[in-house]
Amino acid sequence: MKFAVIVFPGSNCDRDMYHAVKEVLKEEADLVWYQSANLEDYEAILLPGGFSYGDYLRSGAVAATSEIMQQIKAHASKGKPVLGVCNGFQILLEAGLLPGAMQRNKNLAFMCHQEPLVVENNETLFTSLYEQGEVVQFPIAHGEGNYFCDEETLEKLKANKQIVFTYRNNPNGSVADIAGIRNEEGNVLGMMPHPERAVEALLGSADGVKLFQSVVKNWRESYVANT
Ligand SMILES: NC(=O)CC[C@H](N)C(=O)O
Repeated sequence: MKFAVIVFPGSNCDRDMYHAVKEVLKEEADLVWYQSANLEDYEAILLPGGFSYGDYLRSGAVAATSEIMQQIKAHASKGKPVLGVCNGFQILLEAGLLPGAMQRNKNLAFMCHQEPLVVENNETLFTSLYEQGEVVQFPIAHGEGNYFCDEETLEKLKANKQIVFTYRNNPNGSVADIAGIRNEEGNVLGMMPHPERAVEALLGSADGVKLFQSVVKNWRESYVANT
């Protein structure tokens, strides 16, 4: 399976994402500079964390206007997997690929620590190897992780089971403790916690491996089914 890790000016978790896929999962991965990309040959697109364009205006707001987003939207419209982590999630929100928006953390401080999360939906291509309700430990590292959406959107997210991860001890004020959501079609996931930084016990948690393995499992099953 071939993953594209998109690199924007200011991305800083691209190498963690690359390491998780290439060195831990032993799958194909490329670091793809945002200006020089043809994404057609990739099965999955990963938008890493960081401070794209220095978080000017709002985190992810400028990167969301990049030309490459047209290719990412086309990739998503074909039902292919797109994972946005932290700044990547903010870019997906700003680009309209996921509903809602990010506000400053309620304590107005940058937070960087391990956080317990609850797997709210294990029926997605990103979470099929987790148990429903499983508690996992992923690190968070953000200043604008306070997810917001209006009441109508929240009801839709709940009804469609689009809430994939919640915080067990909400650190930033996110509505309904939301830590990660998927799109209605189920192939785009955005989350603030960093699964790519939880792929080796030495780093404090290996709970993130199953997320990437779930993506590969889904691809293998659908690829084999379609050949
Ligand atoms: N680790 C990250 O991706 C940080 C995202 C963004 N720069 C924020 O501080 O909220």
